[in-house]
Amino acid sequence: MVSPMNKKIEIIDLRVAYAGKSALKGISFDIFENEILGIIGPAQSGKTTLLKAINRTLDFTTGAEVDGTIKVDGEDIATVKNVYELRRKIGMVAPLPVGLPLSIYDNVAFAPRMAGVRDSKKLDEIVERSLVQAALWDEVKDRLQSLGTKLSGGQQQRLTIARALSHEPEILCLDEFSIAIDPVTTMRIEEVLKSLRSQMTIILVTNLVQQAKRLANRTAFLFNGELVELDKTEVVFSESPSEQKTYEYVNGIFG
Ligand SMILES: Nc1ncnc2c1ncn2[C@@H]1O[C@H](COP(=O)(O)OP(=O)(O)OP(=O)(O)O)[C@@H](O)[C@H]1O
Repeated sequence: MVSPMNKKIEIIDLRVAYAGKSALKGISFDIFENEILGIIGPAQSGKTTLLKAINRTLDFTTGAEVDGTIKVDGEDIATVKNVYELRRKIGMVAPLPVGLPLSIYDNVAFAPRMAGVRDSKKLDEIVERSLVQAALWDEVKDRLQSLGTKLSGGQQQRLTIARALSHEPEILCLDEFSIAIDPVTTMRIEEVLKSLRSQMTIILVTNLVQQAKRLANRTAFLFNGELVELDKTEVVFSESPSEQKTYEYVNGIFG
């Protein structure tokens, strides 16, 4: 018997506007534990806004108004007692590497230290685990004290992923992670994501529709702030998805 999938995130009639201008127009769907959910859509369709709503970093955007409900593990994120704990549960990887001007080691140890981890053995373990998970350990293990910013672009992006993994997130959100890296590194990180799926829920925002096709269990197509279609990836990329617009977008007819 197939076991039912557990809902990790529930999004219910989510609306976001910036200074009165609508960016998400009432979208509803669930995200399940241990799936990779691909989110595709042309520029300005609301993909990044959705990620920012989920980890409540929209709180920092002046003029952003959020309506509707997002639940993580059944709890409404608008009323969680500890928003820092919510953000620790959710790792976020931005389009461009955002390393701190610190050593490789200190970049990865930054969040655990902020969370109060002081024991050096424990920190060593976290740094090694995170770098191994991000497929960077072998390349940097002999120079952990050198500056993170001296790494290549692809290595810096993997360092960003290691930082996101350092606080053992249950949800990993990636926003166009491969925008500034070469195809070989992109493939390498894609392998990393496949292996992480068994340990966490992954939300993959991507402009590369083929990347969603390669990695995602299900794919959501956002257009102009609306959820046009969400289905198993093989359906979204088939000859006959539910919506003609989906077919046109994934086949490059517009976008
Ligand atoms: N901080 C902001 N202030 C005002 N408007 C914003 C802000 N952030 C996003 N928007 C607007 O909200 C809409 C959705 O933007 P968003 O960045 O979520 O889309 P996206 O699908 O991630 O686009 P892209 O692929 O270009 O990153 C756009 O019209 C954008 O201009």
